[in-house]
Amino acid sequence: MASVEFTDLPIIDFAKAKTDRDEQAKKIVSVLESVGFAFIDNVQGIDYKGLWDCCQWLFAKPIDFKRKIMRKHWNSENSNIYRGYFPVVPGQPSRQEAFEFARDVKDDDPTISKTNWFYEKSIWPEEDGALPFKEFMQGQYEIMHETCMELLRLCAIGLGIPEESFTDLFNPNPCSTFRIMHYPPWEGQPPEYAKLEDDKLIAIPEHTDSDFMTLLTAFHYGGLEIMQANGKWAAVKTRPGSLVMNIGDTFSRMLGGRFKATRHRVIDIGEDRYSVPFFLSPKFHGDIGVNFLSQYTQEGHSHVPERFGPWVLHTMKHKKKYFEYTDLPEIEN
Ligand SMILES: O=C(O)CCC(=O)C(=O)O
Ligand SMILES: [Fe+2]
Repeated sequence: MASVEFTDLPIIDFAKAKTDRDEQAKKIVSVLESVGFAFIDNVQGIDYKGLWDCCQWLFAKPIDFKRKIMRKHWNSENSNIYRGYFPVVPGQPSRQEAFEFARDVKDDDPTISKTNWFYEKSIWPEEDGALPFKEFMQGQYEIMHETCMELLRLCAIGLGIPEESFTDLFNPNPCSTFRIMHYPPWEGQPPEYAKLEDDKLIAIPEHTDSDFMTLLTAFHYGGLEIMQANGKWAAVKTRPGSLVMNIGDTFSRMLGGRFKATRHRVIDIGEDRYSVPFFLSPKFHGDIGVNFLSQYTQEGHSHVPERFGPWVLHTMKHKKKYFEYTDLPEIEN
């Protein structure tokens, strides 16, 4: 069996960013131009133990409990098509169950069409008093969101453009998703489609994220692998108490590929694995058009405005063809 290479990700330190913003700003730009992945240390307010407890609580519940919050794709009695729970799906190489929610928008927000399911109200599991699941997770969402805003301010400083150049894209109604995940190990004789090189098994096939920026809590688990510039996979070393940050296609494309949306995958670790990604996504009408920087630098090709919502929907349904999203309805405005 070939041995896998391990990689230490570069570290962006929020404690240092308070005193030496320029240094961390330069670092984040150089990281995103090369590896595309970093650890984020010393983020105030992230409660890793609380996130862990939420994973344990929800995923230990029986399937009948989870059915009540399943997306309509899997439970036709429910009306939620985008938010909620999805089960492990037999026949798929992606082996995970997950629960997803978002920040709810105001019912009477005139800028949001009632048929725009990106903004559907989140559905929540019934609580049993063991922990304040909804309240806690909503609080952590806001901390993840604010952490991303700070990272984007550092990116802007490092790129030499006004500090808030990116943050307006997420104000006031981001389409971000907060997800908690459980990867049960493959059992018995795994199917051929789950097999990788060196006797490894897939938990999530290789992909780039479609969003703007991802903040992952991976606890003490290995299993995450990233594609290096030399075309080889490297296993990301674990760093409990730190977030793993990477960027998605949306951000990379806006900057003409200058920032890298790095391919990654998750390997079955032979035991239950839990992780908690926060997928930062712009507001539906946010302008994510290419040549974004030319608005500030007056260099290169001119900026071509494009709305996030229609672009990402097309990408998910027709380009990446995520099986769980293929039946999502088109959105008219
Ligand atoms: O669980 C992980 O380590 C990574 C998950 C991931 O890449 C994703 O959900 O897009
Ligand atoms: Fe990913």
